[in-house]
Amino acid sequence: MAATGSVRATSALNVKPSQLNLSSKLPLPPPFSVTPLCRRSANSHRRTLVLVRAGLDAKPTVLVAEKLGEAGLTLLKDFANIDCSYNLSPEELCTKISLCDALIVRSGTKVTREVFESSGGRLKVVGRAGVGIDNVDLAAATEHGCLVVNAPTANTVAAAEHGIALLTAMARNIAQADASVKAGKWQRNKYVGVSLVGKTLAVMGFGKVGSEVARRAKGLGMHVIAHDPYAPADRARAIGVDLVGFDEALATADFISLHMPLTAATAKVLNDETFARMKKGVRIVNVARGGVIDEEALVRALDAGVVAQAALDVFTEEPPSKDSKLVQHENVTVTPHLGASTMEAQEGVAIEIAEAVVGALKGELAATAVNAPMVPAEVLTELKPFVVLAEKLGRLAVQLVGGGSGVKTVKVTYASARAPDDLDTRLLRAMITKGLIEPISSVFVNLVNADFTAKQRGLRITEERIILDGSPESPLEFVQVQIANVESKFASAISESGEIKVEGRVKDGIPHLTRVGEFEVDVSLEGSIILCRQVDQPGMIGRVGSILGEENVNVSFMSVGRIAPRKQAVMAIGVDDQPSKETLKMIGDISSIEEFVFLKL
Ligand SMILES: NC(=O)c1ccc[n+]([C@@H]2O[C@H](COP(=O)([O-])OP(=O)(O)OC[C@H]3O[C@@H](n4cnc5c(N)ncnc54)[C@H](O)[C@@H]3O)[C@@H](O)[C@H]2O)c1
Ligand SMILES: O=C(O)[C@H](O)COP(=O)(O)O
Repeated sequence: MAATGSVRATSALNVKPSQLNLSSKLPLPPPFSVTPLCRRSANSHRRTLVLVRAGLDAKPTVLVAEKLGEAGLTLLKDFANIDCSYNLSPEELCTKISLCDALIVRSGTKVTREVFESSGGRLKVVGRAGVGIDNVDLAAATEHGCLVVNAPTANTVAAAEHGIALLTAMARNIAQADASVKAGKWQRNKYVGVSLVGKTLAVMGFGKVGSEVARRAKGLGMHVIAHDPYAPADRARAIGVDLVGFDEALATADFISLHMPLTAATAKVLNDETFARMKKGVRIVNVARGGVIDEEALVRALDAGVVAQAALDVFTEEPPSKDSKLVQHENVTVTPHLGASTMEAQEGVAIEIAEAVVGALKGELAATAVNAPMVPAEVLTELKPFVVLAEKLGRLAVQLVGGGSGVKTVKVTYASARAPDDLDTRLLRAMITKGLIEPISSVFVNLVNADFTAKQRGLRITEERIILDGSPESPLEFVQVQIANVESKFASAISESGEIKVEGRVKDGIPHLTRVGEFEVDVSLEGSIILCRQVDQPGMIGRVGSILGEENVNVSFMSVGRIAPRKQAVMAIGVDDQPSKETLKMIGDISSIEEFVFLKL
């Protein structure tokens, strides 16, 4: 990062292992550089963080674009010049940003690519005073060398309390009755509510907010169940909550409260088909993200009386249009994304984000960094295909988990001819962790926060080396990921010793999946994968291939691993496109296919 004009390097800070929040189980190599905030020291091999800002004495400038609690502003003022400018238009934000080293926002400001482009390279940190960073263009931030940090924990209780507030207000028609009395009416019969005690509440997503909602609902005398394929059963047991499957949660709940992140898997998870499987008269609360509900389907379900009431804090588009049928529906209670808006939460969030932004401006590595810092180019070049392999193995393994026991213990095995101290596995471990956590959470995992995040989620990752003979040209021969004490959606992925096991290698620079359970396969990890277990017999590849071909799904790779001829075999099929539900059903309906699973990479 070259110093230009008045911007120059002013201080160099060594990164200490303690700042990385990385496990002390592995020997830590020397500190690494983080491109957005740092550069390599010119005169040594030690990698250092370098704070770049205007002049030795000049304070950096922080633009606070949305209201931030006083305690956070005080912390910032000690270190930086603060410009609190709220309600900026996109153009005004782009104009101001070229004069700022850091920007702090909540969910109301869109930090677009144009913002990063307009900053002329001066913007070093974006602080999101809250959890969701869907309003920040992360790819653009990373491309522009700008670190993004968030405040993931300080508003948990506020969001949970808002969920309970909506639940109780909905059950007793508080908002509707209030409006009616203020309109001069006295409609006591119209606003008879329903009781909560003894009713079943299904908490969908048993993470930070979901578990706090569950705890509070228990106090209201509700029978609380939760669906979260990745939550530890003992955490649920500890507060008297049964973890159940998705179907059971839908079918048995009188109330459903949504607390999962918005991911590819949860987008529109409540839709026409899932509403049809709910108890007639179910009531729904959403303080997570609007996109987890198909809003048009919800209007249909409300009109049909399938859903009796809904209470919503979040919407697919915010603010929703004034004539939104959903917002205007008489059985719907709405709030304008107020989940995090308590005095206490906003003070907490303000302190959390101010500390993260100041730390980042000082060149410290933040545990809540959400975009990936770079590792030294020479390490990255060699490890790059293995980094991709590691993340994809993590993603595959976690998607194979079924049942409700939660992922707690993961063993990673690296087979290498390199001497142990000649192979830094931190990046690989971080990428496996990223692959394991990101598909099931709203958390962003990178080299900085991987071990911290795993620990916080009760995920224990152990590493083991197999030292191979032979040429140490390539850093690794294979990587194996095993998840213990879980069931699998695909029973053949369970190894003889009872863990979900996937193994991969890099071939000609391309990561390949080479083992699933005890079955050897060979499929390149590009696109997505269908795994089928079948009885080994002629014609199977052709039958599956032609179903995919007829549905215009391009097959990139196909491989069959079998224990013995004509016995059970596992077929791994790499596909470029996502097959439709109907296509997958056709594959599942082939009589000799005993089980199959579609995995997104
Ligand atoms: N309305 C607000 O103001 C407000 C405030 C805070 C958080 N939120 C939102 O609430 C949600 C939860 O936040 P959190 O801090 O508890 O996150 P978290 O990561 O702690 O918890 C999310 C949980 O969802 C689970 N999950 C993932 N995929 C799932 C699936 N398909 N089905 C069921 N569970 C699944 C994960 O295992 C995890 O336990 C996020 O969407 C967040 O953006 C909203
Ligand atoms: O993601 C979050 O933290 C919540 O949705 C709160 O968003 P807010 O900071 O805009 O209230």
